[in-house]
Amino acid sequence: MNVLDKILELRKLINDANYQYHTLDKPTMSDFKYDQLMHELIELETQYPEYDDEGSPSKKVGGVVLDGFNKFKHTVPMMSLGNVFNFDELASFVDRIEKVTDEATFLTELKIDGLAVTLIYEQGKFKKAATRGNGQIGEDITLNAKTIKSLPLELKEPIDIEVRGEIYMSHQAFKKSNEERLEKGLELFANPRNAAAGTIRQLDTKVTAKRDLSLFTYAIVNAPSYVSTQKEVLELLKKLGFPVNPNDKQARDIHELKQNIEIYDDLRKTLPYDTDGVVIKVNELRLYDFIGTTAKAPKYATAYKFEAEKQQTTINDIVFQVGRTGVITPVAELEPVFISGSLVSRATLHNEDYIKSKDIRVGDTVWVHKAGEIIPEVISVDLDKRTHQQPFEMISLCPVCGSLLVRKEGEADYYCQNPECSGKNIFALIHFASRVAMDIDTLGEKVVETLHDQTFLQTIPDIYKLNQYKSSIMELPGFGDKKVQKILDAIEKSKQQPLDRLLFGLGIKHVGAKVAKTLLKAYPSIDQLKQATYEDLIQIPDIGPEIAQSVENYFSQHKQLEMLDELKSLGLNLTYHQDEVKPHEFNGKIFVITGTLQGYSRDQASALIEKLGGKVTSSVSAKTNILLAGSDAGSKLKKAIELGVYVMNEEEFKVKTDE
Ligand SMILES: NC(=O)c1ccc[n+]([C@@H]2O[C@H](COP(=O)([O-])OP(=O)(O)OC[C@H]3O[C@@H](n4cnc5c(N)ncnc54)[C@H](O)[C@@H]3O)[C@@H](O)[C@H]2O)c1
Ligand SMILES: [Zn+2]
Repeated sequence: MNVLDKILELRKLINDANYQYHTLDKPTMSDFKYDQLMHELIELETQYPEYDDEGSPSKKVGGVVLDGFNKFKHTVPMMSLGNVFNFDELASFVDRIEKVTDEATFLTELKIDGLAVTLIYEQGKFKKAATRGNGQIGEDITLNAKTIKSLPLELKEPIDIEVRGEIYMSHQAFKKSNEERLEKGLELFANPRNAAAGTIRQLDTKVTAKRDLSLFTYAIVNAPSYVSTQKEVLELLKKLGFPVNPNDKQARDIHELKQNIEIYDDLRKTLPYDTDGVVIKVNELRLYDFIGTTAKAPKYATAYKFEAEKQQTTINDIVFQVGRTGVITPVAELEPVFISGSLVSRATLHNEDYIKSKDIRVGDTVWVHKAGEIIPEVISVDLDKRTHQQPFEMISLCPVCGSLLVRKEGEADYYCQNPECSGKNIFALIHFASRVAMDIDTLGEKVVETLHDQTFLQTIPDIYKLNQYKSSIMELPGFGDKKVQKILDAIEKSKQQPLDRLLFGLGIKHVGAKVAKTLLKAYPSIDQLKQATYEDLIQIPDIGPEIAQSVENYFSQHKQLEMLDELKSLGLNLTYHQDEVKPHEFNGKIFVITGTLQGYSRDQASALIEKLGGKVTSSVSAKTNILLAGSDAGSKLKKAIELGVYVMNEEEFKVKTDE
């Protein structure tokens, strides 16, 4: 590729990433990767000035203005910051300043990972807030900003002032909003920064208010003349009643800067909010005009970006997961290691090309980090520690269903194309965990989906191995400590469910809740049932040829027998205790029926309920136990919900009356 093509390609990659990050609040690459691309671009543009271009993303602030918000023209442009990634680059920054002046000292502040805001006050009263946008024009977010509790609506002094700061979301608020999104089936925010950006640019102010954003301020536009340093800027902000991060430090030279950065790198791991670096600013404001700015960023300040924490460990095994689209993802099983505060025991290897390009092998010692600070990823192999590990070989058959894998033209991924493959199919897992089967109520559809997508959950036995990945799961957005513990407790409890529920949960064709019981009355353990032949089964009253055939088929498959053995060794109950026949759960319950049922007339449904010992009444009251609701249910449903009466749908009714 020639240089111009390379430059054009980098510009396109960066522009696309900007759009995903700034406009959609949904980044598609890590910040680290983005910064690398940007550095590469700037390097090439400096080396080949003939290809330099005013429109290059290296010359512009990355944001845009969303429709739905009023545009706000900044009085003084809101700029970006240059960045450095190591002490050498930091030393060059300091050198450049010392070339123009020998009077500069520095102030360091934590770089809060949120989004920039400008705040305008008149006579000490809050008037307007706006985002940075493209630096010249931002979005007017005044109403949403008012919902931020730490934003002062009235200052301690009645002055006219414009200040700048960062709106961010604390870890706690982030977990809470993602938990809510998970429950509502909404896509999760990737990280607190994107959650903050998505929240402040919400058209519905009520939603913004609920999500609990926070603020730190760090600059005054055209500071009054009696303020002469950045340190004094922060002090004035505090005095006026603005929230200011307390961790600023002074530094006289590169040595003190390094010391400060090392302190921050430890400190940041203990903070209840995300930081992505340290901002280093010349402390003396009078030097700013003199040192100057570029088109995009001031030259008197820069950001030292923290490296994502990485650790060494070994790869015990490489396993393969089937995604919902059939995509095959290789995953490294790791010797557990602590990274950024949690124990990591598996990490994605993406695909065959990724593994081969880094020559990753089972048994290797590798470096692991958390991409985007969330998802563990193997970054490189420590070749000095390699002994005689065998080169990696991609599998050719689906690890779940055994069908031939296909690599599509021009793609790095392999796919299982078997439409019946249970690896793709999370319905089997959802059914197994559902109320009518094993009743693991905290393992609902959305949770199963997320755990499957994150490769923790593939087969039924995986449910009972989730506790091994507890700390990794707790790191997932939306999975707080308490929530994960609840899920694991419910899973543990389900091991004691009666065997008929488990048999029904396996999803064997034609084996509903009632058939499961009938089968187990004749063969009261899995060990006995799996020995039964077609001829044996067909002898059981109520078991027809279709059921008998399906059951025999199921238990003749090696894979299923292995799975059942695994469930046994994981401690599940595989014996049926028939004497525990309890009265039907409808016994003594007061029902109301509403809406249109598909499979029953009202009379049929009432008769069934009464046969099982329940009673049917006509209006919903506090005494009602269960509302059986068909489609188009109206006021009775509303009342039942208000009174907290249990609402049963037709599907559950069918299963329960089938028992
Ligand atoms: N992952 C992606 O796809 C992707 C895409 C675009 C941008 N990005 C990220 O955004 C960065 C570029 O965005 P940028 O131009 O806003 O630069 P930046 O976020 O690196 O730095 C500038 C910003 O820092 C913030 N800041 C926080 N604390 C501060 C403090 N104490 N003092 C001063 N400023 C402070 C301000 O909001 C300021 O606008 C990239 O380096 C990358 O990390 C990522
Ligand atoms: Zn398959």
